[in-house]
Amino acid sequence: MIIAENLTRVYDMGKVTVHALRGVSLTIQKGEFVGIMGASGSGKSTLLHLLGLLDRPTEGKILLGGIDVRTLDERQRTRFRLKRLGYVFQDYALVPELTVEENVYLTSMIRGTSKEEYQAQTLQILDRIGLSDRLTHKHNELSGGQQQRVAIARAMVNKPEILFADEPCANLDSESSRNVLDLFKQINKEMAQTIVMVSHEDWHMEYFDRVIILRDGKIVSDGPPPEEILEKACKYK
Ligand SMILES: Nc1ncnc2c1ncn2[C@@H]1O[C@H](COP(=O)(O)OP(=O)(O)OP(=O)(O)O)[C@@H](O)[C@H]1O
Repeated sequence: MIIAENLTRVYDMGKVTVHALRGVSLTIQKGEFVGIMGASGSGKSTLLHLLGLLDRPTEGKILLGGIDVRTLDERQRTRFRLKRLGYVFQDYALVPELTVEENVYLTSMIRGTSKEEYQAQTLQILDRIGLSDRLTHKHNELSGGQQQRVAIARAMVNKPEILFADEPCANLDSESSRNVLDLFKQINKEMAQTIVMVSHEDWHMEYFDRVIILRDGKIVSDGPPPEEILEKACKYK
């Protein structure tokens, strides 16, 4: 599903050059729920943005669904993002003037789906995500956790091949975080949704199939969550 080879990302800041990624290679299979973790500044968001076609590497190669994304021009990249990828950000990024229902079907509308189809898809996904009783609410009438669930519904409405989430629980308390992570896990298991999520909270690891840890722009560990995290999770659940 995702193959990245020797990715580097250098930010040229005039007098200072920041090496945000220093040769990252990885493969992510369809249906995996992968956490990207590491200390602040280790390159997590930079890596997510490169894999999600929100930024371009300085060097290196990315294949998404078998396509070498270097061959895509800007228009094709935009279409690829819209049709095949989904995103959830820490600040929810809902359009404040729109209702829950409108926020979710906006993506299908932009994509050019017919009105009947996007309305049906919206209702289906909101029902699945447990928000069908909030259709006409605006963002300020929802809790942070509910807003993030709407953002997840919006990202899922086009059935993306890969769902990218950048610190989706950063603004949530631990109970709302758990609800949101449970939802990601449910989507991952029931719909075989490939999910790549950036997080810096150790306890989130219990949700991931695989944890990639970055340090100073390099992968220092890649594998299943550590046993002690899983044991603790069983104890407190
Ligand atoms: N647009 C940018 N311009 C210049 N430097 C940047 C830019 N974006 C990130 N960096 C730098 O690249 C490095 C990696 O940043 P990145 O945001 O990927 O880290 P992170 O692990 O996601 O951090 P955090 O957990 O704090 O969000 C940092 O040193 C950061 O200051």
